[in-house]
Amino acid sequence: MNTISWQRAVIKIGSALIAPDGAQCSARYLLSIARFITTSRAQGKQVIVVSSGSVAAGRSKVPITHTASIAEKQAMAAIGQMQMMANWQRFFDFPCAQILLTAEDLRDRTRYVNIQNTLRELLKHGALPIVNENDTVAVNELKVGDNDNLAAYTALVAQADTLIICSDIDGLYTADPRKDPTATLIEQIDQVDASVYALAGGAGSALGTGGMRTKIEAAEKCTRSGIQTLIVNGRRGEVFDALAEGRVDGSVFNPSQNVAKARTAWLTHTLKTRGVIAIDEGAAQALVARGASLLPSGVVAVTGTFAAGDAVEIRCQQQLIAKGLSLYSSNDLLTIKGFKSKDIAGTLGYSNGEMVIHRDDMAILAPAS
Ligand SMILES: Nc1ncnc2c1ncn2[C@@H]1O[C@H](COP(=O)(O)OP(=O)(O)O)[C@@H](O)[C@H]1O
Ligand SMILES: N[C@@H](CCC(=O)OP(=O)(O)O)C(=O)O
Repeated sequence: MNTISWQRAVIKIGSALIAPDGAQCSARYLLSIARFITTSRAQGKQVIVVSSGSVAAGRSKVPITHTASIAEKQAMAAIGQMQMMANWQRFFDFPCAQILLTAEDLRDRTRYVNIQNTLRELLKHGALPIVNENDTVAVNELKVGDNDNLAAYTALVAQADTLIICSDIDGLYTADPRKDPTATLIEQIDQVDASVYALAGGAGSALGTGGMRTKIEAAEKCTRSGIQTLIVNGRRGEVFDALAEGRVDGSVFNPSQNVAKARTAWLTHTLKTRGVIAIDEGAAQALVARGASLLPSGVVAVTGTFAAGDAVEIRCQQQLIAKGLSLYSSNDLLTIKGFKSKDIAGTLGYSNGEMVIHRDDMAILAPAS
């Protein structure tokens, strides 16, 4: 069995575990998962859930005999989402927090920043974020489309180090075991390439969306960014007892590099910067020597036009100090530069946080002196 360690995980739970009979929410499989979540939090780890099941849970409340139309599915989702959230909440004495997203929300920089800030705040306050696609507003073109990929995007926004996909099967097999009884479990995957995709078949039940293919897509997105990805069988309670001790009874997709390195490489090499934030010597010192976030009090000038969430250079007397993602637009930064953090909300009428650039969203490029 493979072993892992982790600090912040996104746990994705498929419809077949939430509403196993395709009728309503059930505690049958969630008890072990909920216990694992509670144990992990007690160990000081952070957990975000991506939960499917709104359509499956609402299905019986929109009784039809024909194939459901989009509007009928959306009605099922609207009813089922409430039941699914209530079902989760009864396992915990800390608050569950509902986050409904569409692909559009993840593409839009400002909304992306807001999602990230909300997740940070929820984790800070000990709540359990529970994410699902906003099925009632999203038509196909605006959808991520399946919760495996949604969970991968959530892991990226949340800067998780681990994605755990809980399915109705033990992991990735050499072929769909429902069709090929000779298929064997693959415990470790070091690289997601065409040969791995070739193993994947479609969904195993009428409840699932995407089957193994979307799980491999999720693993590819995550491992590229340093996030290890697991596929485990959410129907087997002992899987979670093992996981609580760091042992994986399932498949592990190993990351190509660690999270911090992948993020630094992405910030440094991939992102196109839209402007420059000039900072004073004190702020430069705080960033480079103390690993601090950039506060508005250290900002002396702003050039270029950028939106909240865009990448910018951070310079001190022309020297390039760092690259990072600004939490404020260039316009708003021009207003709050030099201000104390506590005055941001009063001045702008809103706040994206007390810092201009969060430490986690910054790659330092100047050598420490
Ligand atoms: N190579 C494979 N290894 C394991 N399962 C596979 C493979 N190819 C296809 N599958 C199917 O994928 C199913 C899991 O995906 P899905 O039905 O979408 O469930 P979920 O609701 O967990 O997302 C399995 O039950 C299995 O039938
Ligand atoms: N957003 C949908 C789930 C879509 C989905 O990907 O389902 P699944 O394959 O069971 O994880 C719902 O809540 O019904």
